[in-house]
Amino acid sequence: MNPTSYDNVLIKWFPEVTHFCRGTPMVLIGCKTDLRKDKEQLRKLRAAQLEPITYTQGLSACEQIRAARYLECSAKFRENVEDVFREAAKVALSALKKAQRRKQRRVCLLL
Ligand SMILES: Nc1nc2c(ncn2[C@@H]2O[C@H](COP(=O)(O)OP(=O)(O)OP(=O)(O)O)[C@@H](O)[C@H]2O)c(=O)[nH]1
Repeated sequence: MNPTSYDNVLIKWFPEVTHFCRGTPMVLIGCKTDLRKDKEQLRKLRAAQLEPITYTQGLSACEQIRAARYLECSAKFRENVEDVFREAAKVALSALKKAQRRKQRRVCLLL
């Protein structure tokens, strides 16, 4: 929910992940959703003329980096954490199956 962490997705993490993990599907997670309602956090952000990152902004970053999913969670309140892992596993398994199918097709072509 933090604007600096959000900016880092595009500036820092996306280039790093695409460089070192080329072709690996990505899942973007908006963490600490509880902070959207945290008075102290809101006060600090507003003092810097900032606001917590919205779901729409998260989705927009997801589209920009072509991530497979955008999900949000709060580890502090255990909200959606299981969904995050479940969806990440689904995305990984689906990519694996796709790669295996491609490999099988290649074998057939060589024959
Ligand atoms: N309020 C809140 N705090 C959390 C949550 N999950 C982790 N934290 C706290 O966040 C801190 C860890 O932050 P970091 O992982 O270092 O960094 P970050 O906030 O993810 O920031 P970036 O590295 O810029 O992405 C610890 O103090 C955790 O206790 C959460 O769901 N809600």
